[in-house]
Amino acid sequence: MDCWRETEGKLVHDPLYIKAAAAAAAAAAVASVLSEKMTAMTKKHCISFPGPIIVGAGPSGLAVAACLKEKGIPSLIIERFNCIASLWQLKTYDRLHLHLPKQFCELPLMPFPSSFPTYPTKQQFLQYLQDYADHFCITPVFNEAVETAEFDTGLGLWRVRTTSAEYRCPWLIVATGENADAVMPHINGMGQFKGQILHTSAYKSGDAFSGKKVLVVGCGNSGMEVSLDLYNYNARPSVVVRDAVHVLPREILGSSTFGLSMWLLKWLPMRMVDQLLLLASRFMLGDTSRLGLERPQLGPLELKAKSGKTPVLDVGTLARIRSGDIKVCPGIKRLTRHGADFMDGSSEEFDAIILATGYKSNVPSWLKEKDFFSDKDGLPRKPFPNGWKGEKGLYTVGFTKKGILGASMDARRIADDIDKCWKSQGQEQ
Ligand SMILES: Cc1cc2nc3c(=O)[nH]c(=O)nc-3n(C[C@H](O)[C@H](O)[C@H](O)COP(=O)(O)OP(=O)(O)OC[C@H]3O[C@@H](n4cnc5c(N)ncnc54)[C@H](O)[C@@H]3O)c2cc1C
Ligand SMILES: NC(=O)C1=CN([C@@H]2O[C@H](COP(=O)(O)OP(=O)(O)OC[C@H]3O[C@@H](n4cnc5c(N)ncnc54)[C@H](OP(=O)(O)O)[C@@H]3O)[C@@H](O)[C@H]2O)C=CC1
Ligand SMILES: O=C(O)C(=O)Cc1c[nH]c2ccccc12
Repeated sequence: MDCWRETEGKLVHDPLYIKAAAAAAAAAAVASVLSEKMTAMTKKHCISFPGPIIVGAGPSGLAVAACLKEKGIPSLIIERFNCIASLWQLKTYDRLHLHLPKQFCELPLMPFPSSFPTYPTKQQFLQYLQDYADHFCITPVFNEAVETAEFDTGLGLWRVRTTSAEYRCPWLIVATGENADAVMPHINGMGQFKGQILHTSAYKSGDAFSGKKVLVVGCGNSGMEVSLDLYNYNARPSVVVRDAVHVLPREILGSSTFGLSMWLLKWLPMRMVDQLLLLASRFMLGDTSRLGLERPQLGPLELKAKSGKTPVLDVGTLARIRSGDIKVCPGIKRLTRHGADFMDGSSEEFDAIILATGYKSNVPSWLKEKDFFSDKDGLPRKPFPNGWKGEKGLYTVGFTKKGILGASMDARRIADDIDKCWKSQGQEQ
């Protein structure tokens, strides 16, 4: 890339030129990638990119691209679907809101509009992400899934193969998320059940289930909220609770439970904050074990930190469980033609089953570098805050088990780190 070499030369002589020159080079590089991509549509061929390649155009990928852009470093996002934030656009239900207050879900360098409510709707969050991408002129390559990525020691570059091309770049940033693929459990008798079975990632609203008996498998935030949605659409929902779960009020004394926890953690140890959360929950929600929702041994924040299991922030489901409008069922022994047999020996008929069984990372299926990510869960082996940087220019954003807030922290760190290398390379020439 001649235009690129020319820019690098200028960096050495005129540091003030860095941002403008790099931005121009970025535009040229992206234009070149796009034109080369047109050819790649007919024949898979090699495309060199001088900056980092980011896999995934979710909030994490956008955040890191913006932080790099601010430093004048061009990056290229490759996204398997045809839109940004595919998880939010394509795989979430209609009534979804952020369940943490907006200040904890902001991406770096651009706050939410002040007109947004504390808990923005899915549509508002998506609008913010689109405005964010527009503001930083982020234009991902869409409809290309990364199939393999490996470091070529001979070239000293990453080789990223997608469904239609091979890219080469000095840095690779994994931003495919903790929720890349739906977890579809195997349940005995699944093939026999005659009704519809769908995962929450394909559920939009309870409209289609009005009047029907629906079994929701799983009691994380998705299962609990989908159960409430079904009830609101006049369906008759039951939720499977096979293990212990923490349900917390979304707000305590007018403050968000999450915000309050973050504030208390500045002064008190995590276990003490957990005790306070449990005390407040007991006062506000009562003894959840009487409703079939036993609490885990570890407190909610400690459990989240150790296992990644997010506490349920109650948005009204518990009241419906208490009133008997949403039924709690034990673990499933097997599915039958028209319903389910449960672990306690009871049986019940259902018209449909919704699997609220969560998500998993897909990194082990495409990243050939095996040291950094665990094959078991597809998450970085090193826990937060050390999981963002691997070897040979490999980075990860959004695998902190800390939602969008964690992704924003990663994004800033990665951009700072690449910037050091970028500047030193520019000065070497
Ligand atoms: C229903 C739901 C609600 C949530 N609510 C909140 C909340 O309120 N607050 C919060 O902080 N967190 C929340 N989370 C956590 C969630 O992880 C973040 O909101 C956020 O979406 C994470 O962003 P990400 O970019 O890391 O991952 P994602 O949003 O999953 O984006 C990853 C992108 O990578 C793409 N991709 C995956 N594999 C490939 C591949 N091989 N090649 C190319 N592209 C690929 C995907 O298509 C996707 O667009 C929620 C999660 C869910 C499921
Ligand atoms: N409004 C918001 O902001 C929302 C945020 N989210 C977030 O999205 C992420 C994913 O949430 P979610 O989709 O709820 O997934 P989770 O992984 O949080 O929960 C999955 C649930 O499914 C259960 N489960 C898994 N397999 C089985 C099985 N074979 N039989 C019975 N139960 C099973 C798990 O039980 P067990 O614990 O026993 O394994 C668990 O209760 C979370 O981080 C969550 O906080 C989700 C919805 C709304
Ligand atoms: O919604 C999610 O899944 C999140 O990861 C956000 C989040 C991070 N830490 C938490 C602790 C309690 C509740 C939600 C979260």
